[in-house]
Amino acid sequence: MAYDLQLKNVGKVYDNGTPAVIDFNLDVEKGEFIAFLGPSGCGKSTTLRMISGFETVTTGDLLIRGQRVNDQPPEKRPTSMIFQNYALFPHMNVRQNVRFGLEVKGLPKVEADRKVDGILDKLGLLDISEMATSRLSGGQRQRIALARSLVVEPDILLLDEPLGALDANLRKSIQNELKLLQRDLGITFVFVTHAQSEALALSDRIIVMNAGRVEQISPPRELYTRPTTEFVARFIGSNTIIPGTVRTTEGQTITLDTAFGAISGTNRIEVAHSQGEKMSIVLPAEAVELLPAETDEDTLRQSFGANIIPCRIERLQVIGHIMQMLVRLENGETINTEGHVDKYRGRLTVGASAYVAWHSGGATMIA
Ligand SMILES: Nc1ncnc2c1ncn2[C@@H]1O[C@H](COP(=O)(O)OP(=O)(O)OP(=O)(O)O)[C@@H](O)[C@H]1O
Repeated sequence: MAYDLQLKNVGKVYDNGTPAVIDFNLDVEKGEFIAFLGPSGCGKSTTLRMISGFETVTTGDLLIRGQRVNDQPPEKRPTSMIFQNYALFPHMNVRQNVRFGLEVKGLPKVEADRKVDGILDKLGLLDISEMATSRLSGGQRQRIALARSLVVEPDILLLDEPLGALDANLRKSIQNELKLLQRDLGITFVFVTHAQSEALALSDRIIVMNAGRVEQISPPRELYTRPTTEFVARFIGSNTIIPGTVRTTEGQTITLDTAFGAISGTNRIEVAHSQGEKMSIVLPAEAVELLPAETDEDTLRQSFGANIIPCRIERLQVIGHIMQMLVRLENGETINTEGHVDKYRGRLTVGASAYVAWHSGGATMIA
């Protein structure tokens, strides 16, 4: 398999001794949309800057299309970078800003004009091509930054929080544009963000980082429903984590002894676990069902086995077609659950007793 981008045991220690990135491994296929997601200071930007060449690699190897590029300066790499503040030249108009990279490369005028016109057209900027960038809106400036990065026809586009400066509505519409553009161009995008909704909406795969290390690499849905570490379970989505010790293992299903009795979930990683070992069950909000206290207990057990916990309904909130529900368990802990409004409307009352229940397959075990 030929990869567009590979990081092999890549590490970065800054001169002041800060270990910003530790043993980072990743293979990216051509045309993938990859997001680095994590809290402030986890090493996302440092990793992106190492890929672009603006930061040196301390250990490991960085390969673009199979070529080791550790020692190549940014302008020699087939990458383009968009910064959060766009870094446009205020004294140049839109066309001059977009043209700049081609002039640096010494492209003949006719060819440069053709490429600039092509990308301005693609991004809907032809009408404002003679305007000064300082007079334009955030969304327009963002599009110019995009045009300037794409006009040099990079193999990989690197985007460092490119939508961070935009308001929520504009952000949403530019997200859609970005995704369509990426599909259309078929080039690899590597995107840095600390907004999980953005990463979940845009990416083919998300790399969750924590304190310089990779926590999990997964497609959005899998990350959401199958977190593999406690950090990811707390960082992504809305999960309840119930600790316990292993009672039995049957194939991929593990049953734990917990404060709520023997409850079970699915072990995603093929690692054997022995009786008595400490593990936790992660319950994504969407995997937990809420059932009125009147529900027949035999029916409940047939459907959910032992994965049933009595609770009291504390809050019901309808958002669009989703009912979000908050319940309190007997030990005082709360669980978030959600489901389609048609399933729940009229069946539940705030303050009433109920059960939360789940199928083992919807819950994930973490060690
Ligand atoms: N030039 C530098 N010199 C020394 N330490 C640095 C430098 N740049 C970043 N760091 C440190 O490296 C670590 C990772 O920083 P980095 O900017 O890559 O994180 P990040 O995940 O992109 O954070 P943010 O979302 O806030 O930009 C942090 O501890 C940061 O303080």
